[in-house]
Amino acid sequence: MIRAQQLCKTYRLCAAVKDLSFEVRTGEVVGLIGPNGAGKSTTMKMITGSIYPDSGTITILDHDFTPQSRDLKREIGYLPENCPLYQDLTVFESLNFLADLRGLSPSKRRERYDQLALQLSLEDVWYQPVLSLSKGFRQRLGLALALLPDPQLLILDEPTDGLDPRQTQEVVNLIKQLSHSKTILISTHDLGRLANFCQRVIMIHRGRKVADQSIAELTRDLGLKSRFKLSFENHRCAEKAMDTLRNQNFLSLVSHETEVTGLISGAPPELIRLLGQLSPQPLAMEIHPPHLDEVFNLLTQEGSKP
Ligand SMILES: Nc1ncnc2c1ncn2[C@@H]1O[C@H](COP(=O)(O)OP(=O)(O)OP(=O)(O)O)[C@@H](O)[C@H]1O
Repeated sequence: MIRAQQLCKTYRLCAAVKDLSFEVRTGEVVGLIGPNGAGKSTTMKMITGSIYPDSGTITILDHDFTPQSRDLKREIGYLPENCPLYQDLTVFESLNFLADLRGLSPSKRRERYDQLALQLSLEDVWYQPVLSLSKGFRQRLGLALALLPDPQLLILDEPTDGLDPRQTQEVVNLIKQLSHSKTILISTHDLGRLANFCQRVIMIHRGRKVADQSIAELTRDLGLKSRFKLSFENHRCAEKAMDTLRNQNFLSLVSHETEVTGLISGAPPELIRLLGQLSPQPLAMEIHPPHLDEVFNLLTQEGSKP
């Protein structure tokens, strides 16, 4: 769906993206993460044709993506960082302006306006000027503009940046909903909420790729630990589970009354498989996977793998 090969981009003396290759397959939701200045926005601008790479190639929907690829651009919905909007236009006028630019027919725009107003809950602010909208609604409008031509691909640059926790959750829910029908590449600093729901994360640091895996694979490869707590019917069952678990790769095993707590390398699916072998089975189990912050810190510290 998107294939970037050996992309390089230098601004004057600043090499923002260096030899970056990655793929986003049809139907995937992929997170692009990295510290400030890592090159995320530059990468997204190249993928959307806002700027062009100095070298390297981009393939979108199996076609070479070049400055002439007008039809391909229609398949890319782009929400840029700090989405620029015309402050004096209303929500309706903003969408209409873009519909004019995109050459959408009157019947197509009516259909899309109805769908977008509903999907993004924009009905109540439809005739309000942008300058009167909250940050959350501006972000919704930005998403509506990206979605207007009903593209196959969505490129979202820090879609929750600057939003309060409630607005953030609303935008995350919207993106989850969109992920059923779109292929999505999201750049984010929101490691807990947004990156964690991506099927895969591509981590870049100083313009280079340092990881491209699912969170589960990353945590396993880095040897990070998941914490778990099991609750049993009685103390005897908890002790029996302790005897079984001692023979496995669990660490820091502790039993207290009806509970057993411990640590294991790797991610929840592996842990659930191992715990599924317990007899008697626990009444309840809590699993806390390693936090993505730990992965991020490990991969972006000095001397980490290139
Ligand atoms: N137009 C520009 N002119 C010069 N340098 C630029 C320009 N745009 C970006 N840069 C530099 O390129 C590097 C990568 O920037 P980019 O915005 O792509 O990073 P980012 O990962 O998106 O950062 P952030 O998380 O802070 O948004 C940074 O060092 C930045 O200062």
